[in-house]
Amino acid sequence: MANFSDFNMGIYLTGLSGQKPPFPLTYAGMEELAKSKLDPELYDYVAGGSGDEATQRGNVDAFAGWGVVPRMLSGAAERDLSIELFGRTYATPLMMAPIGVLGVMHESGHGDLEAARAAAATGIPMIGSTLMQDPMETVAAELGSTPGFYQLYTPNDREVAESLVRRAEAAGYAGIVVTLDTWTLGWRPRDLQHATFPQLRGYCLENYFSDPVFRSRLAKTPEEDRDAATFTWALMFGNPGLSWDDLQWLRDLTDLPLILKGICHPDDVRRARDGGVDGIYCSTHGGRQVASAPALGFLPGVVAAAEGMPVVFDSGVRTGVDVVKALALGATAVAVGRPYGWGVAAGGAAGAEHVLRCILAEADLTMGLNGYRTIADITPDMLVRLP
Ligand SMILES: Cc1cc2nc3c(=O)[nH]c(=O)nc-3n(C[C@H](O)[C@H](O)[C@H](O)COP(=O)(O)O)c2cc1C
Ligand SMILES: O=C(O)C(=O)c1ccccc1
Repeated sequence: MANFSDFNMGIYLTGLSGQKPPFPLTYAGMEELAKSKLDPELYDYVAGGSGDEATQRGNVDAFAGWGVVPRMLSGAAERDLSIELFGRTYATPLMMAPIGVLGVMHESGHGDLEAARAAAATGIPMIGSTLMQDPMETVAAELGSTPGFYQLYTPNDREVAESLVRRAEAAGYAGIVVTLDTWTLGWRPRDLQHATFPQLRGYCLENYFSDPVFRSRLAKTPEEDRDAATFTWALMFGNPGLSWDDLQWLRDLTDLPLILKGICHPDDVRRARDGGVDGIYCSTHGGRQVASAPALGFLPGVVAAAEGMPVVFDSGVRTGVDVVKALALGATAVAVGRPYGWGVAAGGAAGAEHVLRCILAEADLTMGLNGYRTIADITPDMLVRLP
């Protein structure tokens, strides 16, 4: 089996004939390229976070608090990065976190399709947001043989929620990720300063506009009156009343694996487990919702309470080394958000694929050079706490 770090050898080899890599190699470089292509308000929407953005910075900085302890002569020249998740084998532990504005981040207006093509090309599963600029069925058709997940924002109209889940099942998604931390919008100074919010202008609402139950709630179709349809969406999106009492209803919605996103407290993990969910998704939403604390700090407690149930982690993952550290702290799979989002903005499917391959190559090399051959070898004692 080829190591994922063959990617960097490929760059040196094509460099012999004068060819440079098509995209920047660093997170900062990709963000800068994406910024040069995006409308400034959209750039700020993606780049920004809630409050003073301390949670967002903390998510990233937390990784610097850990170091990887190298082991020598351990036979890690060939690595196996594969994981088991919800009964399937994935070649790597990397995932693409849901981004509800991907559609308009690419110049084509079909950024969700671009991301899905990157998933198809890499085998890295994409968690498609409820907020898509193309209907989930069209996105699923671009995923190739890579399983996709559908992220549900639970509308306060239960029949619409049920319809979205039925469609995700019919479209072949491999699991439902219910995001709990965004029942209303966080305090986002950048967006407030611009007085813009993409979805309130009707962007990325195609999963609703194409939904028969949502459409049945409208006096005029979205094609006839987009503003009225957007207004109906705005009234339906938030679900402040959703509580643990609704978990049984959520569980009964589907036989697919059910994963709860935004869980950080061990007691919430236990409630979720008692309610029959299949996975926990530990995340601080990339620092876009509450002013909280670095997500990485919550991960060990979440993993302990999960008692072997899979834990997906995101928030602040920027490099392959970060992926390895999150795995060492107990994550089963690790997702990136903004990194591949910038890839979509900078270069569509090719840009996202580039970002994902860079992260994978670095994760693979980190494992190899530090002497860890498989994901099972990545345990907490491979890390050292730094002052
Ligand atoms: C622009 C943007 C839009 C997002 N939209 C969604 C969404 O629709 N649903 C969701 O569950 N999370 C959403 N998230 C949060 C991500 O899924 C993920 O938790 C976060 O981006 C991880 O942090 P990172 O960007 O530091 O990698 C969004 C994040 C960004 C940056
Ligand atoms: O911007 C986000 O992070 C997000 O998840 C969201 C939430 C509500 C509406 C649109 C996007």
